[in-house]
Amino acid sequence: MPAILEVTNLTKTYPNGVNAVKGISFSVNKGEVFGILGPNGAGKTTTLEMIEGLRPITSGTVLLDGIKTEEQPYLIKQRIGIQLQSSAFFQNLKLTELLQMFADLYGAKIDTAQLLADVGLQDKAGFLVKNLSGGQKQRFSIATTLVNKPVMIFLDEPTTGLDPQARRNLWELIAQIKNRGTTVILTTHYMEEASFLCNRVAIMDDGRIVALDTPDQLIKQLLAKGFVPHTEVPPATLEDVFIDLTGKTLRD
Ligand SMILES: Nc1ncnc2c1ncn2[C@@H]1O[C@H](COP(=O)(O)OP(=O)(O)OP(=O)(O)O)[C@@H](O)[C@H]1O
Repeated sequence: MPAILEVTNLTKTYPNGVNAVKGISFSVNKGEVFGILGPNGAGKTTTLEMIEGLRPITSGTVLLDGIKTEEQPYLIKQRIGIQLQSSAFFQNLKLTELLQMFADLYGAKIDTAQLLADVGLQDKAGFLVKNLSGGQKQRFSIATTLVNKPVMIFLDEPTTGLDPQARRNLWELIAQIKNRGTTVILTTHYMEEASFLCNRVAIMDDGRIVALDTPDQLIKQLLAKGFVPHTEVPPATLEDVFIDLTGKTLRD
């Protein structure tokens, strides 16, 4: 698959001297879900924001869909979708009004009803964002990333704070977006989420990429090093118990 994003020797030094990103290189293939994993402070958000053209690059290059982010930040923003936190939305506009506002910003024509249906919010068109549940807010913010029919969307910790039902529901939504041909780059602290969704993951630590491969290959490499699990892996997890007892139905 051809690369849609090529990041080369990317670095970021903040004005306070923090070297948040220390010369990373990777590429993302068209149509894949690519995950960036890493502990708090590893540099994931800084990396995403430089790729998105929201944060100045200290050095290195980002080539997205053939465009250099630094040279044409406005053109880049027309081609990508960036998930905002729901607190960033005007609280007194209805979902349809907010989607229309985003579409107007891009000069895009949208079918708001279809877009809301795509993220399972067809019944909430007249709602205000503040009256949505956590899972609904996340689904709505993903809908806003799609108004300009982007080639690639960026999701920064899309399921943080959601209950297991809402998290799994969001996984299905992200998988559907991928199946429609949109490339997805996401960050997450949930390894199960990365295993389920990501074709490949980059693991960042202290501003560097320490591993990059498919989840299966990374696990194989660990086992080849003689890894011995600390405890026996149970055939079911507490999350499986939770889902078994409370069902898969969304509560929001
Ligand atoms: N605006 C800023 N000014 C100075 N330092 C910053 C700024 N933003 C982030 N940093 C620092 O850069 C480093 C990387 O932060 P970043 O938010 O990119 O990490 P992250 O991997 O996304 O972390 P998390 O998982 O907690 O979201 C951290 O040491 C952070 O304190």
